[in-house]
Amino acid sequence: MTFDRIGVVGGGAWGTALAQTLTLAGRDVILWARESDVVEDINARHVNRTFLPGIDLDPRLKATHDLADLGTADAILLVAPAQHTRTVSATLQPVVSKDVPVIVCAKGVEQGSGQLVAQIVSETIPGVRLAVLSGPSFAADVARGFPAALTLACRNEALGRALAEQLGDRQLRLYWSDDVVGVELGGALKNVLAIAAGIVDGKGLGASAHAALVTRGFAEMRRLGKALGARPETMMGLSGFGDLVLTAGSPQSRNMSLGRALGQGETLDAVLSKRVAVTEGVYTAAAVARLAAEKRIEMPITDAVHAILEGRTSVDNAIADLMKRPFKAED
Ligand SMILES: NC(=O)c1ccc[n+]([C@@H]2O[C@H](COP(=O)([O-])OP(=O)(O)OC[C@H]3O[C@@H](n4cnc5c(N)ncnc54)[C@H](O)[C@@H]3O)[C@@H](O)[C@H]2O)c1
Ligand SMILES: O=P(O)(O)OC[C@H](O)CO
Repeated sequence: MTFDRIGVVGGGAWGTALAQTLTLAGRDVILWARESDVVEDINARHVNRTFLPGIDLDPRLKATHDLADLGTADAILLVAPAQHTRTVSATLQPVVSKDVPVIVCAKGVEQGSGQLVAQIVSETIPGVRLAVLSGPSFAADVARGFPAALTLACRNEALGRALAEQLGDRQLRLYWSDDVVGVELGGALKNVLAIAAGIVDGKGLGASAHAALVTRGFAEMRRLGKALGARPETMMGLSGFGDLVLTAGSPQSRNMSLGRALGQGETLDAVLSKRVAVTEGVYTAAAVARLAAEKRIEMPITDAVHAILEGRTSVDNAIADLMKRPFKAED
């Protein structure tokens, strides 16, 4: 198994950063972008001013508007946002030959179905060889060549190991795992909790409240993970705890910064109207709150974020409601 030619589906910040890293590592990379101006920007000017401004891209990186151009790839990275994965993946299906692995890089839960992205892809591309790449990684950091460590999960351990060894390099250290659900779930859930952490920050509630929020948020991640079959050590690893620490701890996160703005009194519509970037936690919150209710898993912070985003409660009331819950044994 060799993965020399890589197709990347999605010309947002993360797709572009991964494409850049793989190009610099010597891979032959072709990136599909939905927006023709992004394709032109990458091919003619070697930048992606829309989604990854301020970063020079390697001139060897080529972009296309035609998914069929990815037909000769040895592996495909799927980096469309979670709510658009079903459509993009269905369009990709005729292009993916049966041995070519598809590596899911998005982090989210689909609102309509409550499914994680890998589940959507296995439905839309039957028989696909699936892997998931997730962990603490801001696109701009990775595109600049700063060190990062992620987890690549695949049920076929030999394939997962081969992908990790060949797609990783000295800037991007990849660990492998066979816990696909666990790796995906951590990346999806932490986005919702990062919104909560941002709210705490925006309200100026202090570092103690922030630490309490992140710790109890992590308890929610572990609880839902257990119910869905994720391994506890996966939730403790890069794609779970690691990504929660990064995303809830830095306003560089779109989710954290959205929460911060809400905490400072901005409305959701006002925040979203100012950005082109996707804020996955906004959409995942509803899906996770519903899933938790169905499975009777207690996720009060996630529920509070969902209620705030839907306008069913105010930030102040949500905080008061969380704090007046009955005392209980720590779990
Ligand atoms: N940016 C990061 O630092 C980062 C890091 C790790 C993972 N991710 C994940 O990668 C995924 C993609 O995020 P991103 O940061 O690359 O995106 P982005 O916010 O930079 O850009 C938005 C993306 O959404 C796409 N898009 C918008 N409307 C669409 C539609 N109708 N159909 C299909 N695609 C549409 C755009 O083409 C663009 O690729 C998300 O799930 C995100 O959580 C992002
Ligand atoms: O900017 P965010 O909040 O979408 O987070 C980006 C990555 O998922 C961090 O690992």
